[in-house]
Parts: sequence; C-alpha cells; structure tokens
Amino acid sequence: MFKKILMLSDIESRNLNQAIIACSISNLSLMLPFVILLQIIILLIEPLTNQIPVNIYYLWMMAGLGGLSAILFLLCYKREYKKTYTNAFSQAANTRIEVAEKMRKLPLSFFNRKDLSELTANIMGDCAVIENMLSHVIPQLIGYSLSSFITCCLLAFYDWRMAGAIFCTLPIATIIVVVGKRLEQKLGEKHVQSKLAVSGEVQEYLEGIKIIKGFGLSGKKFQRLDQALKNMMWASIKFEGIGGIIVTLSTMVLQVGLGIVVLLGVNLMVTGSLDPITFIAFIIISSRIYSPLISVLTLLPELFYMLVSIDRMKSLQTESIMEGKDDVTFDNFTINLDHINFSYNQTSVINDLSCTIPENKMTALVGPSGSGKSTLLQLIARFWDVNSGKITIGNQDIKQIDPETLMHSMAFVFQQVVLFDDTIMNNIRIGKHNASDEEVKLAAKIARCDELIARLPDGWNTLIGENGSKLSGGERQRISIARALLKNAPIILLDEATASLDPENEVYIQEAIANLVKDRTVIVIAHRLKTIVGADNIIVLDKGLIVEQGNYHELMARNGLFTKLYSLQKQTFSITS
Ligand SMILES: Nc1ncnc2c1ncn2[C@@H]1O[C@H](COP(=O)(O)OP(=O)(O)OP(=O)(O)O)[C@@H](O)[C@H]1O
Repeated sequence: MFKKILMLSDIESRNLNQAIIACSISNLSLMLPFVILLQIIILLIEPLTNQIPVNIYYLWMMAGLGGLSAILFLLCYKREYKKTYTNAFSQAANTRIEVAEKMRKLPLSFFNRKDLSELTANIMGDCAVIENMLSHVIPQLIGYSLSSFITCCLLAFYDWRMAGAIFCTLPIATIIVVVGKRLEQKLGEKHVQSKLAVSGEVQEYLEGIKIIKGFGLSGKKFQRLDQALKNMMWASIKFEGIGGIIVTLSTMVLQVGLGIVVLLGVNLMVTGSLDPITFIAFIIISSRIYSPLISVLTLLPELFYMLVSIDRMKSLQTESIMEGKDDVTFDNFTINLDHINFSYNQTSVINDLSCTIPENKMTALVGPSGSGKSTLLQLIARFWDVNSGKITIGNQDIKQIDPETLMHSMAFVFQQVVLFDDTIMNNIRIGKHNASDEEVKLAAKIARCDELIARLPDGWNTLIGENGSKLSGGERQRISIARALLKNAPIILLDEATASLDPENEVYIQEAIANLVKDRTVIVIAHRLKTIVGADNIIVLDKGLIVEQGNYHELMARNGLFTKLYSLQKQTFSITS
C-alpha cells in the first residue's frame, strides 16, 4: 500500500517493510523485561502464599534473562535504527535527486506555471516531509500497531476478558482521530500554503532588496512579508491547536481503559475468577501497552498532514517531460522553421512562421520589443515545444531529439547571464567540462576577459560571488561569451549578447563574434542594429510574424519596418553619443 502512496521503488518498498518489521520486533522486545519482572514477582509471591522457600537459582536465571533481554533490545534497536533512519535518509536523498532530475527534463512551460518558491518547497520541504515520514512515522506507526496487536493476542491467552478491557477504548479513540482527519487536512493544507507564501515573500524580498532600498519600498514590501509571517503564525497555531485537542482527547479516552482494567480485575478477583498474580500482570502490561498506542494516535494526524506533501510530489512526478533520441548526428546545421505556432499559456506569440536559417551563415533577428525574437530563439533551442508546425535541424525534427543532446550542438549566450559563486576559471569551464586551463584562457582572451581577470585580486581563482555579484554587467556578459566560445558548438545563439557592453567592449566582442561566426550557424538578436549590418540574412519580426527578410542593403532599399527601426536608432545614438 505504502509503495503506491509514496511512489517507492521495489528496493525502497522492501527497505520500508524491513524497517516496519525491525520496529515491531524492537517494540516487542521492550515487553520482555515486563514478562521477566512478572515471573520474578510470581517467584517472590508464590513462596509467601504456599509456604515454600524462594527458588534462588530460578531467581538468578530470571535476572540473567533480564540482562539478556536488555542486550536483545539494544540489538533490535540497532537494526531498527539502520533500517529506518539510514534507509529513510538515503531514500530522501534519492527522491531529491529524482526531483532535480525531473525538473531538468521538464519543459519551460512547467516553470512558467509554477512559483519558484513552490518548487523550492517541493525539493526541500516535501522531500524532508517524506524523509520524516519514512524515518519517524510509518515504521513506528505500523510497528507499534503490530506489536500492540500481537501483545493483545498473547494476553488473550492468559485472560481474554482482561485483554478485551485493555483494548475496549481503542476503537473510540481511533474514531476521534479519524473524524478529526478532515479538519486536520484542511488546516494542514492552509498551513502548507501559508509556509509557501512566506518562503515566496522572503525570496522576493531578498532578491529585490536593491530595488526595495532604491525606491524606498522597505515599509510597503516589508508589510507584505510581515503579513505573510503573521498568517503563517495563525495557521500554525490553529493547526497545532486543533491537532493537540484531537490527540489529547483520543489519548484520554484510550487511557480510560486502564481504569476499566482495574475495575474489571477487582471485580473478577472478588468473584474468584481471576488470581492476584494475573491481575498484577495485566496492570503492569497495560501501563506499558498504552505508550505505543498513544504514539500511534499521535502519529496518525501527522500522517494525514504529510499526505498533502505526497500529493504535491505526485503531481510533480506525473508532469510529462521532454524526451527524444540521444544518439543524433546531424548531416548539416541548416535550421528550418515550417509553419510554426506558439503561445505562452493562451497568448499567441508566434503565428504560422516559416523560414530557413542557412548553415554557416549569420542570421539576425530584429523587431520591436515583444515581437517574439527571444521566444523564437528558445523554440530553436527546444526550451519550449511549438504548438504546431515543425522545427528541423539538418532535416531532423527537434521534437524527436533529447533536449540535452540537442544542446551539445548549440552554444547560447542569454540576455540574463547566469553565473555561479565559483572561480572565474570554473565559471567559463561550464562551456566545456573537460577543457584544459589553456583552452579556458584562450576563450577568455578572445572574449576580452583577460584584462578584467588580470585586475581581479586572485586572478583566475577569484570567487565572483552569487550570480557574479562582484562583476559589472558588461564583465558578466563577456564571461558568458567566453563560455560559448569554449563550447565551440556548430550553432551559436546570441540573445542580446552585446546589450550591456560599453561601446569600446562592443567593438572587441564584435571582433570575437566575427571569428566565431566562421563555419558556424549563428542566430543573433541585437538591439544595436549597426552590429548586424554585416549579417548574411536579417529576419524582421513583428507580432510573431516575419514582415521582412533579406540582407542589410535589401532591407534598407525596401524602406519598411527595418529602415524605420534603423533610422530611429541612428537618431537616438546620435543624440546620446
Ligand atoms: N515566459 C513568458 N510567459 C508569458 N509570456 C511571455 C513569456 N516570455 C515572453 N512572453 C511574452 O511573449 C511576447 C514575446 O516576447 P519575447 O521576449 O519573445 O519578445 P522579444 O522580441 O524578444 O522582446 P525584447 O526585444 O523586448 O526582448 C511578449 O509579449 C512577452 O510579454
């Protein structure tokens, strides 16, 4: 049952079963000292009533058995620990890796629908819940229930009436917990949502701290965070409060059973149908047997709460991933777009677009802001799948190619550069993991990074901070270009590669790109139209449609949208420069 609910593999399910068995045995082994104690009591009381001497030899044997039972418990506990905690932690680590792997394969449309904080909660929070469930809830819950059931059956052999008295309140206590389940689940859902809201607000607050300070939004933005924290506080209080009431009520009802055992026992002794030793035995055992049952009643609501996280994990697992062949060789790198349509959610962005991007040539995408240039580039890289139509590279439909395999043939320079809190050397090496230091340095030199690296305190080994926070925008861009140069892929996708460079650097980069373009299929988006004057083909987009196409001279002669955009920019730059 748990295999399906928790989406466990065969090995994980076997491990959980072993953990449950280990927990049951370890709990049963805890009963042994009570049985021995009972035997010792019998050994001491019987001689008093029957006027015979105490059997010292037997007494010592019982004491020895007591010692052995302690050792047995330790051994059982060691096995329980290994089977529950070690397995649970490795299972949770596997789940985290699986979730991260899954996310890597999901299309960007998935991330467009989801909140980043919700995804963080998925990886960290929900996996922690599953970890907790496997280590602290399920084995104990079932182990305690099983061992209590076995003890109940054993006690029934001694005296079924007293055994029945011990457990007679259990059904009512369980009903209280199960009836409270709906309320708890509802409050649990609210509790989870309030925690997600807090992590979202904290993330937004920290990410936007510069803007918040710059625009004096500290008060207003902090109010939202403050409110989210207060909501979480109330959600926690309600959830814990109601949960506490339900658990306390059910354990109180359960422990009424102890009173019933005493009352029934006394009654049966008076009528002579129960001997005092059995009575004492039941009193001792019932004081022990309630403790695992109380744990069961406490763990049950926890289990209900955890099912919320399981549902979220399940919905992530069932998301369809981008798949395709991973052994592809391209005959050529001509890219063909055949009547493609694409929309973000319901908003259409690319409309019945067809064109050919020739191999080993530079093709530029231009057009007004929002015309779909970046989207087109991302569709070619299969970050998204087209809604209809077909994109082929060397006559192979990219929908049939595994995105990671496809990426081997492409180097991308994004509009927003992503850098890691690592050395410059390692940040550039991301372009080619096995590149030698010399290769990295050469790529950096072509991308004009060498001067900037020489200025840094630790040179190549300088740590550049989270997302390269210690570098300027232009410097970050140059590093990402060095990465693309190092990758040396046959297709180069440049999204506003020169947007945040100063004019001097832009000239350097244009030279570097000119070297890169040789024998490569290059698609470039540049806001500065003068940088693509030399492009072999310029595709002019407007509202997701190709409105003009040709080289610079052909487009200027046409006197259409390109000429308009070009003249506008010329005016702007002559004013600003
Ligand atoms: N992730 C997204 N989710 C929803 N809509 C999006 C998303 N990305 C872009 N859009 C929308 O799609 C349209 C095209 O965007 P795109 O970024 O492709 O244009 P662009 O031509 O590259 O713009 P710019 O030159 O300003 O970068 C815009 O209307 C934009 O608002």
